[in-house]
Amino acid sequence: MSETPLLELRGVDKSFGPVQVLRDVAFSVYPGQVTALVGDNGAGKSTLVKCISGIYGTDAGEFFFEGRPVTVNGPRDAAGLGIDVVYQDLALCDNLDIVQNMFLGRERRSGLVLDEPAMEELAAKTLAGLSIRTISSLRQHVSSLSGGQRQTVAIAKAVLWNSRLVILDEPMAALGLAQTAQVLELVRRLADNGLAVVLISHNMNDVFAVSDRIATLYLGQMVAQVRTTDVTHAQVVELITSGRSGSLGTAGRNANGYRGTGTTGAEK
Ligand SMILES: Nc1ncnc2c1ncn2[C@@H]1O[C@H](COP(=O)(O)OP(=O)(O)OP(=O)(O)O)[C@@H](O)[C@H]1O
Repeated sequence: MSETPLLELRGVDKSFGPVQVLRDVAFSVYPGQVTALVGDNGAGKSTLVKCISGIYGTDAGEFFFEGRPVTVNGPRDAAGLGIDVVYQDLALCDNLDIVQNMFLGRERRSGLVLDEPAMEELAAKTLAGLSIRTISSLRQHVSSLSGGQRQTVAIAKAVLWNSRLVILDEPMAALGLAQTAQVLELVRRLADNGLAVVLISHNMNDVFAVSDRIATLYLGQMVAQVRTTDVTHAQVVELITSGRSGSLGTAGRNANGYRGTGTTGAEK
């Protein structure tokens, strides 16, 4: 496992008018690892993701990409770094097929016409590279896909465009058991292929099934960043609901920068 974060945030503050939503937040994500971002409703997860993806500017804080300071002043900067967010509502076009969706806005051309064979081949390669076997025809309209298949297409699209950090906002919400298992497997494979993955989820079973690290936001503060193997369900639930866990070892707590000092948690 890599020890240098792909992306590291330090001291991030974000307010909306008088309401401070993020306070001195430190957050690190690593290539080849799934980092679960957890927290109660309103803890600040979506706001943090929007700061990372350049949708919101931050009031304070530093960003480092592969250890180098970077500025993210808008979605274009984030995309340039290879940061991609797959939102719950997916932004897929129902009336287009899978290939058209995967290449939307970035179509390949051969002269004046679209290079359909090349796009189809690349889309097929991407799906095969992720061992995706749940999609039978790449020319299927997205409207005919199940929820899990739609997630799969949205995630494969991020991979096709060489994303290095993929942030998944509740990808398993509204999925049945079998589809959840498939999407979880895909999330794991993304990391195994070397990508840094951030997974927002309220489901502790999913978090523990797939993540390498867990980062917990509580009322806008990053209260812990720990290795998944170092904590129990109960401890994470306690962190989510009260911002602390009495039973979490002092080493973990100190290392996890309760004050958001930029230390990145129990990273040994
Ligand atoms: N544009 C905005 N203007 C004002 N307040 C906002 C805005 N966006 C979010 N907030 C507030 O910031 C806090 C954090 O919201 P955020 O959506 O980031 O939480 P979350 O952890 O993603 O929650 P959930 O799990 O419910 O999606 C909430 O109190 C919310 O009301």
